[in-house]
Amino acid sequence: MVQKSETIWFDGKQVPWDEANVHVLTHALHYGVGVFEGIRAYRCADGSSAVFRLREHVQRLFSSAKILRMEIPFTEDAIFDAIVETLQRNRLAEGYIRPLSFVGAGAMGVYPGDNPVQTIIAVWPWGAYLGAEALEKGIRVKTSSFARHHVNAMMTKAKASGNYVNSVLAKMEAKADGYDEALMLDVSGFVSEATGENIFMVRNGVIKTTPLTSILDGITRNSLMTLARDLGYEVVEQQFTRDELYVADEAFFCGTAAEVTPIREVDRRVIGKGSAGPVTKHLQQEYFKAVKGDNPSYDHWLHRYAL
Ligand SMILES: Cc1[nH+]cc(COP(=O)(O)O)c(CN[C@@H](CCC(=O)O)C(=O)O)c1O
Repeated sequence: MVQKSETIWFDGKQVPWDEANVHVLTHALHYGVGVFEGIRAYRCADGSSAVFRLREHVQRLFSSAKILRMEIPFTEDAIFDAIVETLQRNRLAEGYIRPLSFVGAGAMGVYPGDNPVQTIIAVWPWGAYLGAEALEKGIRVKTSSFARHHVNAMMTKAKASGNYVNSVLAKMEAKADGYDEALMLDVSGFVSEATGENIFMVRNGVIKTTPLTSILDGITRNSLMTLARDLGYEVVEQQFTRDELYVADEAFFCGTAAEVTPIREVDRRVIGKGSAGPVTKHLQQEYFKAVKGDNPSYDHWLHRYAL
């Protein structure tokens, strides 16, 4: 259960958490036309708090809306400021931020017509997405029987609500079969991403990640590619197959919620030594230093705020 905060920003106003409701004939509830973001704020050593790559997340929210032909009736700056305001209003020094813009109630039927686009921003404390042990020991993964979206069926550069039915089906299957997460292949059978994360593998010293085809253009993925290259690693964006993953030295998922989560097993093949490898651990450490303001080289990624 989500730990409640006091208020949710709803179309420009802070409303009490339990009063942030919509009508059951809200178009997005029936047809999935909504766009959202997952953003984290971290407590920094100097006592301030910082939102990680807030500008990029807000830009992606508006890009997602553009792809879905939705007009969010606020400027990017207004949403940027509203996110900070909501963190401060709820006195959240560290936690998760969920902006969502969605097609509201009005006409029913597939065509959204001139139904209003509504926007909410909720914030709440959220620890390790896949469990505290996962960050340290790694997780067990199964290749999903569900393919990731065909790039001309669903728009995967949009973080669209409706895209996540595919993710939910894959996640439920993996959990029901006793695994922690699902690995999703694209319609051609190449490795795509997980239900809510991007994927990296390390083999013979080279760090490899899926090219931007069937996957969400992850901000954590982008940050880790920069961090890894700044640390002198070779990083390539290249298609790879499940069996190349099986024989990788290391592998990990990444995302705002998942942060950097090592993969210790895929389809009952132990990856490397079956625990977080040295490159994974190095990148995980550097990622947490960057998001918590402990590495001044990445201060431009942080929007600091005080409560
Ligand atoms: C499909 C997918 N792929 C990759 C990513 C990583 O993107 P980024 O956060 O920009 O690095 C996410 C974020 N998943 C968000 C939602 C998770 C949820 O369960 O809801 C998140 O990590 O907040 C995805 O949902």
